[in-house]
Amino acid sequence: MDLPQGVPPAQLLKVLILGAGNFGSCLADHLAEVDHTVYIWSREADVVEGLNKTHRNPKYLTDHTFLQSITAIGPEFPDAEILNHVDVILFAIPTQGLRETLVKVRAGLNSKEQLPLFIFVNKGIEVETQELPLEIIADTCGVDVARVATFVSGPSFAKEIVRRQPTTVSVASLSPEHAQRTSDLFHQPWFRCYTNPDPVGVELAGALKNVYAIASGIADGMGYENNTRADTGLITRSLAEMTRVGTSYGASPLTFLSLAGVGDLFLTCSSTTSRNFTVGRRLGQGEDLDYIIKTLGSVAEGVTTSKALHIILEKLEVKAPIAEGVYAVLYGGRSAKEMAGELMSLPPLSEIDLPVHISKPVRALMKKLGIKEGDLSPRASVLSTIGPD
Ligand SMILES: NC(=O)C1=CN([C@@H]2O[C@H](COP(=O)(O)OP(=O)(O)OC[C@H]3O[C@@H](n4cnc5c(N)ncnc54)[C@H](O)[C@@H]3O)[C@@H](O)[C@H]2O)C=CC1
Ligand SMILES: O=C(CO)COP(=O)(O)O
Repeated sequence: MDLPQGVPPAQLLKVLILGAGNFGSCLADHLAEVDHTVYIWSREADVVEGLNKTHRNPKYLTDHTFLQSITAIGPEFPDAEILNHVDVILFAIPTQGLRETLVKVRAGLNSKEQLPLFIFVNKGIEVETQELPLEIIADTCGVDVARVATFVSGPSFAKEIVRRQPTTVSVASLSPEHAQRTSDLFHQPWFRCYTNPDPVGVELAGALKNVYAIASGIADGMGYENNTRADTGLITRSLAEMTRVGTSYGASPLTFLSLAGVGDLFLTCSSTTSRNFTVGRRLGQGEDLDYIIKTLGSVAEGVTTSKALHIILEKLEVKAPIAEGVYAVLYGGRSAKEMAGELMSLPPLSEIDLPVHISKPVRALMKKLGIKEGDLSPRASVLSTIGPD
């Protein structure tokens, strides 16, 4: 197969990637291909050694030979010299480790100078606080940093990007200028970027689709076929649930029809390449969760996000029976068969059921981040003026 050629960027940048798992390593190769200077940090000494000496990652994307220009650093956390040397810091570690990493980055950065561009590719919600990455960034680095942070999300398996399979993603930020800078950094003939002004929606979509991929995997593992799972019933109702949660956060419903929304939902709910789908599939086949996690070898964010989402749903008073079914199987001792029986026994419901108000916790979040209602989407703004508080 002829691989598409890289297009030289207008500006060559120095990029530090934090996390050398599947996605961090893949993006290192993607950026090094067009001559950006790429440093990648791993807390795993064997990964650092492998990338530097043999240009192979011994734990993730093990079949791929990485570009020799990539410099791996670690296992010690990058020092102030490197943190202040780079133009971009790309966070490619699971969401549960994001807060501690941001604290270390902030401590090492020289606050008097212009901060590097912060880019996030993780797809999850912090369990302890039920916060989205945007809020974690505001907590650890301040609202000004959160307002210019950018989030790359969408249907994008690392395994396929390194083989330059055509891929398309959403790039979201409250700052259009920073979204554009991030898009300029990544955009290539095999990796198209679309900017999006709704980071809350994009983050929620990316996090929630992982929970629904577990549901879809469970259905597949139980032997259910097409009507039930992929392309049809379960995925469509998952999209309705995601949109319901998202709009009660003030996100645009259109974001759930974007690459980060339905695009990633379809991808992750219909492929055994997905770790979240695989977790569900193995649960549906009767395996034990602890054993699945121990043997997966890589993160499945939906497992932890399910916990956070369970608490969020209660706080928002939003109904999401599929997500609650996944939570019950993961943490409530419910079998996959019981979950399926309960979902199919629900009374008939209206199909279009978006909420007509922004919930109180979301108003508090928007206030904290300095987001005005009209910033998010026209619909959210209109609804907030007519909906009950
Ligand atoms: N693999 C993929 O195709 C894609 C992954 N993502 C997202 O990117 C994020 C990272 O995923 P992967 O790279 O696939 O995961 P992975 O499991 O392959 O690698 C995770 C990396 O993060 C490191 N890590 C874990 N906890 C850490 C902590 N507390 N502090 C520092 N480092 C830590 C691990 O040592 C490892 O290097 C996840 O949120 C995932 O949902 C997004 C799009 C595609
Ligand atoms: O988010 C992904 C692709 O877009 C990767 O999905 P998994 O984390 O389920 O493997």
